[in-house]
Amino acid sequence: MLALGKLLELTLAGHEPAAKIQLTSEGARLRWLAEGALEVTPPATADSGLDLLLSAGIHGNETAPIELLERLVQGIARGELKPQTRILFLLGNPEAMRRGERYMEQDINRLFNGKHEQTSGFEALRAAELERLAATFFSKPERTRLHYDLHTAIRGSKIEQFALYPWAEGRTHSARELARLRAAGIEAVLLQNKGSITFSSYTYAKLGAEAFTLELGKARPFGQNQGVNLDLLESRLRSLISGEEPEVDAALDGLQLFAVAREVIKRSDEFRLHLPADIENFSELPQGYLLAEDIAGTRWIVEEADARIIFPNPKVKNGLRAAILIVPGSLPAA
Ligand SMILES: O=C(O)CCC(=O)N[C@@H](CCC(=O)O)C(=O)O
Ligand SMILES: [Zn+2]
Repeated sequence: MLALGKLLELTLAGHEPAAKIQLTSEGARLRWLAEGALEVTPPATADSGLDLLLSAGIHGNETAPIELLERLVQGIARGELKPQTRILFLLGNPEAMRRGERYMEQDINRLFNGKHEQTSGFEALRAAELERLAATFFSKPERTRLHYDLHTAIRGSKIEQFALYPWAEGRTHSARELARLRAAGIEAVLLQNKGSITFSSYTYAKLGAEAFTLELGKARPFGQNQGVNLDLLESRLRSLISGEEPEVDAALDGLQLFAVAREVIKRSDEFRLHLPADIENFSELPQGYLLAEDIAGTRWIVEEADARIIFPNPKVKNGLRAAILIVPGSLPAA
C-alpha cells in the first residue's frame, strides 16, 4: 500500500510524510496537504466531475467515522477502490483525536463562518486552516460539490443515523440529496432554517456545496465501534467514489423530516436543563414542559406540539447551543 494511505497513523503520530505525492498503479494521485488532509485526484480520463469532501474527527472522540474514512483512504492507496471523483479527506482536530477528547480548548464546530477570527488558540487556527483547505478544494468551476461531515453523538438516539442539512439565503434543500442520504441508511434529516457556525454550514453557505452533518451512532473510543453499523453508508460512498452509484430512487422512502423549532442557548452558569442525564436524542417532550432555566428568571417552556429534543448538553460554554428543540418538517412544495 502507498505510504500516504496511512493517513490516520500519520495523523495520530503527528508525522509529516517525506513524500507528499504518490500515484496508484491506475494513475490516481494522492497528495498530503497538511496534517490530517489528503487530496485524491483521479486520472483525467476517469473523472466524473464530482468534488467530494469527506471530513471526520472534527470532534476528536468520534472515532467510528474516522475509522470509516481510514478504510476508504486505504482502499484507494491499495488500488482496490478506483476513484473517479476528486476527494478531499480531512481529519478535523488531530490533537483532540490523539487525546480522545471532543476538543481541547474550544469546539471547532462552533468556529466556522468567520467565528475563528474572533478568538485565538489551536482550534481557531485549525478551523481557519480547514476553511482554507475546503475553499481551495471547492474552487474549481463547473463541478459538482458535495460535503459529508461525519460525526457520532454523545448520547444514544431513538433515531440512530440522521443528518443535519444547513440553510443559506436563496437556496432550497435538494430532494435528490435527501434520497441519496436515505439510500445510505440515513433515517431522518433535520432541515435547518437559519445560518450556523458549523463546518457543513460553512461549505454549504460559503462554498456552494451540498453539505450535511451526518450523525452515525454513539461516540466510542477507537476499536470499540462494533455497535455502529456504517455498512450501508460505506457501500454508497464507495460507489460514489468509483463512479458506480446506483440510480437514486426519487422517493424518500420513509425518511423522516424535522425542522428546528428553537435552539436553546445557554446564557450563564446558572443554566439548568431539566432532562434526565441519559435522555436519548429525539425523545418527545410534552407541551408545557419546563425544559430549562437560566439567569434572570429565563424559562424555556415547550410550546410546540410534537416537539422532540436533540443534542441536550448543559455543559457547553456560555453563549453556545445547549439543545435543539425540533418539530416534524417537510420540504416546500416544488
Ligand atoms: O451529541 C451531541 O450532543 C453533539 C453531537 C455533535 O457533535 N453534533 C454536531 C452537529 C453539528 C450541526 O449542527 O450540524 C455538533 O454539535 O457539532
Ligand atoms: Zn461531533
